[in-house]
Amino acid sequence: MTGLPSTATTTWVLNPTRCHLKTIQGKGRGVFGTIRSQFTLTYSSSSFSATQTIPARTVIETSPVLLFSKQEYDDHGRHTLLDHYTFNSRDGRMALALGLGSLFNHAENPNVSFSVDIVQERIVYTSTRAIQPDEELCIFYGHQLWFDPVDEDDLPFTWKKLGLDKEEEQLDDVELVQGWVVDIPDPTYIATMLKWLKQAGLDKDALSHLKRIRRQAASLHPPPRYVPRPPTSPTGLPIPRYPARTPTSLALKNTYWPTVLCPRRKWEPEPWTTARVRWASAAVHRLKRAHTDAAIAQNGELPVVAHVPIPHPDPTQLSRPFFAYDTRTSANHPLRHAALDVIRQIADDRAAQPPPSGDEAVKNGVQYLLTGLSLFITHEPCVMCTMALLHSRVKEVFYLVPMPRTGGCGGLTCIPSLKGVNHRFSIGVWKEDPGDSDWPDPLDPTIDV
Ligand SMILES: C[S@@+](CC[C@H](N)C(=O)[O-])C[C@H]1O[C@@H](n2cnc3c(N)ncnc32)[C@H](O)[C@@H]1O
Repeated sequence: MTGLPSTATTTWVLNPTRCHLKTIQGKGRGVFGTIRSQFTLTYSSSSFSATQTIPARTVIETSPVLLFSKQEYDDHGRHTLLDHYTFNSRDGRMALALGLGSLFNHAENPNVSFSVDIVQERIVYTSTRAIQPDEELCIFYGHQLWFDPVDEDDLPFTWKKLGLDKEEEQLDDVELVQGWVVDIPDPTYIATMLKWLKQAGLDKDALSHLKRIRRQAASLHPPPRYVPRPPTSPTGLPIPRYPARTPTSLALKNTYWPTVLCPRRKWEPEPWTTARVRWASAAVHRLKRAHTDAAIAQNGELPVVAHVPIPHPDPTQLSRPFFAYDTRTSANHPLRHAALDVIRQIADDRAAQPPPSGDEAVKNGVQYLLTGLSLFITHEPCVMCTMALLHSRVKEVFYLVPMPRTGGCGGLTCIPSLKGVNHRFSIGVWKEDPGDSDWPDPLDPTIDV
């Protein structure tokens, strides 16, 4: 295997206006309007110019299109993901935009208009007003949307940024781990080698962002006659720890080992629909009611309540909703925190169900306690509970009252954003309505909740 090339230059320009792509919570990828001057990336440095405003009536993008006949589209395309990406043309054909054209999201008040030019087989996108740097560029899809958009600003909670947004766009930022590689001089050994890796359990998820094979440049002087040679012994090699989030980062990572481009992180929140917002709001309503009951009963307990509702949109993952209260006083046990109590209840319930069967179940992690579930809790869980939630593979945690001095979900620290943790979950902080009389009281800030 070869080492790093000493010099190399790659230029990445998405389109002449130098728009770029970003992942937006709730929408997937979207196009953003930063105009950058063309930047040159070398393995040792990269340079960017200041961002600029895009003036009104600027042609932002011209995307070539693939045209599908109506018949072709009705019979095939309509039944696939393409249905979310195609434009109607006046003659009844469907146009699939290549380039950035398929990635503009929808807005009621768009800052970009488009026109489908069937003769030239292209779509031209033009700014309708001046667009500020880093503003999202959106078009209007029409009045009959097939999705149910909820703007991030309209969500009843705020996502905590996990602080993992470093895009590794400089060589020094690329995180590496030690991998093992073998040279396979004779390609007929490749299939056997891959099979063996699987059988030996070495084809791990942690490596799923890396291609298994890196081809060597062909030798200028092939051996005069074919001599089959077995693979060499493994040697250590630094390889990227994470997938590439941007094309720039991909170019850098590929110099270590062929890596995949994966703009969306697995643990990032999925798009939210109004139905899901209703489901979460109902869970918070139940949580607040349970908290009011707990506060009235008191009995010397901390009025902290945790609630795991039947999940949305897949209700089959849990037999019933769960509630747990802080019981450290009555149980005379310092670890009886509400979050730990609810984890234990669900563990008991899941243990009583028939065990998952087959490799698939194990692979998907269904044996973990809170896999696929969402926790709603009145106060931000402490570091210990957050760690337990992480080990339980919880999907997301929403809390009402932050605990800045003891919380593990962004207060004192943010456990799911630490390097090296083997699971991450999303964290939402519920927005307080000033007139809300059911809102839980703050607690002594030094208490571990
Ligand atoms: C043409 S694609 C746009 C690019 C897409 N975001 C992606 O990552 O591939 C259309 C899809 O984007 C999402 N989308 C577009 N506009 C949205 C909005 N305002 N709110 C939520 N989702 C949106 C919907 O899932 C829709 O099916």
